[in-house]
Amino acid sequence: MGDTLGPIYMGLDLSTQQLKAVVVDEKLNILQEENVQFDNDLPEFRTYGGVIQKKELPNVVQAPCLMWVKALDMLLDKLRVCGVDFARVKGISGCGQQHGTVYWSHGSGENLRNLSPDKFLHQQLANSFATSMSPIWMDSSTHEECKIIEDAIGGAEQLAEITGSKAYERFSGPQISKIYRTRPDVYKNTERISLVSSFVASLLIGDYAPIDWSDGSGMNLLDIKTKNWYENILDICAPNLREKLGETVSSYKNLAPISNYYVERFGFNEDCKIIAFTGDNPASLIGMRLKKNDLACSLGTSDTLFLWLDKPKRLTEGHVFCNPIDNDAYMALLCFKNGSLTRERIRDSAAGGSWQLFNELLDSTPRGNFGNMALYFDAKEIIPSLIGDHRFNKADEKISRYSSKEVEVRSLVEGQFIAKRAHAEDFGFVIGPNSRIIATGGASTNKTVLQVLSDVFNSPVYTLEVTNSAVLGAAYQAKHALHRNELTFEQITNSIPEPTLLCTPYNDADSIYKPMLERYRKIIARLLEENS
Ligand SMILES: O=C(CO)[C@@H](O)[C@H](O)CF
Repeated sequence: MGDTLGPIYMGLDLSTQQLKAVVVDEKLNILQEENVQFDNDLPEFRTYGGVIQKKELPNVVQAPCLMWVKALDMLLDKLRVCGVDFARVKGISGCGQQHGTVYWSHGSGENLRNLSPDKFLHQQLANSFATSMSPIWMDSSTHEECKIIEDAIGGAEQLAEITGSKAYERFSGPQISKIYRTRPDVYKNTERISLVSSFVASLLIGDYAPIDWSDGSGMNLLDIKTKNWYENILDICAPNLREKLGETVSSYKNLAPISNYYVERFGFNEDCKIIAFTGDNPASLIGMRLKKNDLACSLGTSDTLFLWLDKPKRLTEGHVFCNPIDNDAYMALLCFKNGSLTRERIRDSAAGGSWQLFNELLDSTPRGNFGNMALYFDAKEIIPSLIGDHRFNKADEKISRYSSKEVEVRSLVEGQFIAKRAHAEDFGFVIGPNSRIIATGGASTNKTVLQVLSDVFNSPVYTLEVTNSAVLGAAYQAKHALHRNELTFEQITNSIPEPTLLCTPYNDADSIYKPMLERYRKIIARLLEENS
């Protein structure tokens, strides 16, 4: 697509497995995309799926924050090699995996403000972290901290009313509280705490960047109505926490010009503006330009469902976040930890690692899978809080294995989507004649899998031109933030193609899957009882 050589915008996404960049022109057409895959491109950090998890502590999941710094060094060099003219970049925004926290050590602010352009970032920031390992969203080791917070604030419902969620183990507040309680020296040596999103923004502005309202909603610390930290909860988690977090900003706040480090080292224009970074799921909402009757289904390392809310609502499970493009609106989100890595495990065990064979096996079994249904939780799932493989036959008797690979594959895919529909309906998503499911994320390129999604939800499934709506949303946010005074978000993004209809449900879908939804609810209740 012809480039008009006008201003360009950049989006960054620091996700679980990689750091991605996209460059778009004035009309938001994609000009370049690049990424750094942590496992393959930075093997010295010895991550698997971008994380470090030890067998003896399966609930503790972390990532080396210096790996993320080095990934930015590498990504900018890759973009320079593929010909991006950094001098044309008018604005950069970005996003990151939600809930993860970075602990900057004392003096790092000064270090950030004085970066030397003739050295790599990672060389200059190697000693800038009070702990080299950042807890991330896959961690589930803060059960005790969650209980302390909920008990102290008046219960799960009260916490959800204030912060948009009951206490969740992966959320930043419980994680910070765990650091304070179990590693007081680290907390004492911490000058600033960033989210993954504001951490990347800090690297780009050459100072500590504020946390935005949308990603900040995933911390159990922010009052989502006042958009301010909730002092009582800060005090419950750790002392002097407000000063370590800094103040919060709107998700489209123009933070500052890019640090001189990038002007000197990469040739960025000194007027290039850095816009607040946000969470990957809020950025996906931007990238998908979600409409009122849409349900977004992001099929990535985590699978998430999210939708636009005009006002907050109380949820027993799931989350309400501040909206990233409308300060008066909100978004609802459900997160399922066992997403692509679990699909890949069953692909490897049942289809020899081949997606083509996986799809053939899936296609060779009928909707409803002869009554078989299963749940596969490699890591402790968020909703429901269970771990392990749970296979059931048509009589709802638990069995250890299925007789055929075809049944195993379909039971994985149907089970993942039946769980999603059950919990989506529990949080108030109403499937109606105008419902659309907009699929994004790596698995949204697999039409065979999306057909099952369409059947289980009895709704049409649409996909976007590109699978990574988060990094695109970040690029859209960069332009939106700089032009919102003269143009609405819709006007700014109206040149982008509408989502494409990919799958529609079979006529018998609801008659097959509604009974399976009821079975799912009964099975979950039984499993939770057995595991309580
Ligand atoms: O925990 C999550 C959302 O609440 C995940 O979707 C992470 O953001 C994935 F990076």
